[in-house]
Amino acid sequence: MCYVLGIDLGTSGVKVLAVRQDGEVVGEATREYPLLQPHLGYNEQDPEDWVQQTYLAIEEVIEKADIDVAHIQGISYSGQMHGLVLLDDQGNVIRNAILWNDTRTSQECKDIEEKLGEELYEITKNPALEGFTLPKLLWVKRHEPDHYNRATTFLLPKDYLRYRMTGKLQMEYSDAAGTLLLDVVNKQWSQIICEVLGISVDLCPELVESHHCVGNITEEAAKKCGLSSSTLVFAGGADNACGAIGAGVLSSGKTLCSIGTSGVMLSYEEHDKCQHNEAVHYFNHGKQDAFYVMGVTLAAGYSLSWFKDTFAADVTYESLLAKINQVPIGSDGLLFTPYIVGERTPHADSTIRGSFIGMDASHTFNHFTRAVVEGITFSLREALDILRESNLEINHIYSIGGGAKNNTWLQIQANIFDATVQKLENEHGPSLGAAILASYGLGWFNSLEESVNTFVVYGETFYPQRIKVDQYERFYRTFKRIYSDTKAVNEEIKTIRDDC
Ligand SMILES: Nc1ncnc2c1ncn2[C@@H]1O[C@H](COP(=O)(O)OP(=O)(O)O)[C@@H](O)[C@H]1O
Ligand SMILES: O=C(CO)[C@@H](O)[C@H](O)COP(=O)(O)O
Repeated sequence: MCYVLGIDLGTSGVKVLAVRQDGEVVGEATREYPLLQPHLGYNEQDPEDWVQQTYLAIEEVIEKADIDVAHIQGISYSGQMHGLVLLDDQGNVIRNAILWNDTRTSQECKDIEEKLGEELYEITKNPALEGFTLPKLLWVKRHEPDHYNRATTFLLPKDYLRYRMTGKLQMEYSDAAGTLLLDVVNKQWSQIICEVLGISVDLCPELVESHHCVGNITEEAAKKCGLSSSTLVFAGGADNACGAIGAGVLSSGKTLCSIGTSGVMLSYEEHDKCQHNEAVHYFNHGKQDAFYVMGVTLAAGYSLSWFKDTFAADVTYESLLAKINQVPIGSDGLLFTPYIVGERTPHADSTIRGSFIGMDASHTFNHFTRAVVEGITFSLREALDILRESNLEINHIYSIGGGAKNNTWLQIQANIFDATVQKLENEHGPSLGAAILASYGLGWFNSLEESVNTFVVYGETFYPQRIKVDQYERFYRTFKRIYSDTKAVNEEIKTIRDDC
């Protein structure tokens, strides 16, 4: 039997999945790496950590699954989007990667909007947001000119990992779409954006399709991770594109909810008409010439991991969430907004911060835990509402990511989204999408859809419960007011914090 590996370079860690040609998952391994937060609003990672932890995870999978490496025919990648990796002319990393959840670039976003006006949206189909790559590039140009002047190429996180394993400098469309430098519909780097903002187009790497074979693993990388240099390498996709592939979201109307570090509500789009609300993103899919619309909650799983690490570091997620069923819907009036690192959808705002509102002397630790879970889900419902407003009838949602591991939370999703929520038999997230891309690229299947039919097994479905849906609807209406009601207060707090 032959195998493929799917590698997901997430924010909290890397996951490597080994899948047999008949779709059986034969092994998986995860390795974590730190998030570096040197200043308020800064989020960075050391690309060397990604590479070393991936090598260790690959070794572990090979050992655990007891696979003959000669039978691993292909590998592919999925990765956290938007992160800026700058390389010099020797291919060395110039500075730590600046990640998708870093919000230092508000000024650069204003500059981009001012200089490009409506043209920005016409070309990229997206507004300038702090998380995207172009503002990061401009921030380095302004604040670290020595670093900028040494740069000859920029890459995104998983493209850097692939470069280290193949020696090839490339980027694929689904991730390039999140740079704000891509002409999304025409699938080419935008000369106009580069010219207007004074960026050399030579910094932008060659573009390829997600299922494109970029070559083999180098002898050096093969030695380090234990793979064979005859294994073929396929480009891969952005984590959300791969999450969608791994859940079979490959046709119109299919919708995905992913709760990883960030949270995403995403719907497939066949065409390139792009008539959506500007509050959601519009990106190229990992399926050739397809697209998706997506809203993002910046701190979804991250709100829960922050809460756990801060107040209950020694319990597991399972035991933390086991008790939320003891608390009624709406956490007895305790509401949480997950804006702990700012927000993207529907409020693109790097200054807003989270809140617990409605605290009462009767509330216990379990009320706070449930409020966090409900607040994250309410925030994703706001993105869902925008997708529904653009005439998408959404009544079935595939749920993936760390947040889909818990059945109580999946039922809460069904009630807050007022839709059936489908989990996958085994929650592998975007790494399964990456494995599917490799299997299709290798020619094992004639289409991504054929590969999905063999690789993806759906699990339990959670149905909306009418009375609870109605109760949640009332809390949700109040939740939606908290952003505007706390905006000015948070601006004041930021000013005071900056002055202190
Ligand atoms: N057993 C669990 N039940 C519910 N949520 C979980 C569980 N395990 C992890 N999570 C949540 O999932 C998040 C991590 O999801 P993951 O998809 O692995 O993230 P990423 O791809 O961003 O690294 C954590 O921040 C946590 O909030
Ligand atoms: O910024 C976005 C999408 O625009 C995030 O979704 C990142 O792609 C990070 O993903 P996770 O680590 O949360 O999976």
